[in-house]
Amino acid sequence: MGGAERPCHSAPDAGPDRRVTLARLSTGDAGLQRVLDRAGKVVGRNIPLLIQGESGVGKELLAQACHNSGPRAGGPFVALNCAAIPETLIESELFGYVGGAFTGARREGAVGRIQQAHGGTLFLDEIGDMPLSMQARLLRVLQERRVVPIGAREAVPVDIALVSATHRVLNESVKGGFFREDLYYRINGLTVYLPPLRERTDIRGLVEQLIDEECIGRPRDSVGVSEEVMRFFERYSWPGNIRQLQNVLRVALALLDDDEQVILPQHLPEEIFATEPARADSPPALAPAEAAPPARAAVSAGLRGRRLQGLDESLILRVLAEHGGNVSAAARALGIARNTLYRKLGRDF
Ligand SMILES: Nc1ncnc2c1ncn2[C@@H]1O[C@H](COP(=O)(O)OP(=O)(O)OP(=O)(O)O)[C@@H](O)[C@H]1O
Repeated sequence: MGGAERPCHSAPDAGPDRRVTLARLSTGDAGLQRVLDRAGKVVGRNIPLLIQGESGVGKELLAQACHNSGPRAGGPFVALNCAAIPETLIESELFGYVGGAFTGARREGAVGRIQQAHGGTLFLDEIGDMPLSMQARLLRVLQERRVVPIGAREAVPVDIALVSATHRVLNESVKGGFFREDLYYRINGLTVYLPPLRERTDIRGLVEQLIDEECIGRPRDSVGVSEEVMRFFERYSWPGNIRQLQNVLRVALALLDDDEQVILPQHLPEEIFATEPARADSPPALAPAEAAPPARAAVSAGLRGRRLQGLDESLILRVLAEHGGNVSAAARALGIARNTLYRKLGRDF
């Protein structure tokens, strides 16, 4: 933001500990609330959590919130993005190594992420991208609760809670031979699906929260967004989800003049105005969980018979997750043939 005196939206003072918790993630969307409630019930119970959802919906933040909301909050939260590190490094990153274990290894060795997470939570992001050879070793660690660093003779006991995330339909990866079935069952004690931003009904609360966060440490007064901007936000499809909204708000706040306190359309990037009228045609947001199981609610809201191209990836992923990855059940809920869904999965996922 511009000057140090830039006023910011008044935030509920969370005190010095601004760590994200399940309660703090709640901004009024029924679908999200259902996810938070379900996740909250398994925290601290040694049940592995698998988080599905598009990129930027807040999967890592949810993993952190689970950690901070449970009995391990005082322990470490260690994240590893399985898609971001080269296959050759995953092994040493995860398991660590003893000094001189391989050419180029550090003399003093290195503690792997699994051991670093001892007493806390290990978050494996994009677990669907983990190489098969690593999957076998990870499975052994999860079964035996012990890790053997590369080059070590002794196994080291580890006590970790496991949270994983992926944008892939993992049981399809299992069928395709890319993901081990036994590991799949190990990691998905409970699967939750984080809705994409375009399906959320709480964008106002989220905008407020994001502005508050951007303004931490700055003098606060009242920065908000105009009604017009809010309408654009509500219509836009947000392909980059919350990460994109966060960036848009960050830039808009930076563009405000010192005496401006309202984000206006002129502070937004062009793409926000390119609202496809398609939004009204796109699959409807799922009904609140308490009304009916979301998949069925979606079908009754008019999905049955819709052309497959009209079904977006997020809805398919959600319905699949809600049916435990069972393609037949998901196809029934979506009102399409099982083979059609298989074809769609094969082509797009
Ligand atoms: N409820 C929220 N309130 C404030 N910020 C949020 C919220 N949810 C997500 N964010 C922010 O949005 C960004 C994306 O979140 P996060 O990294 O958790 O998403 P992700 O689904 O794990 O993304 P990817 O799949 O690309 O790894 C982060 O900067 C995060 O801080």
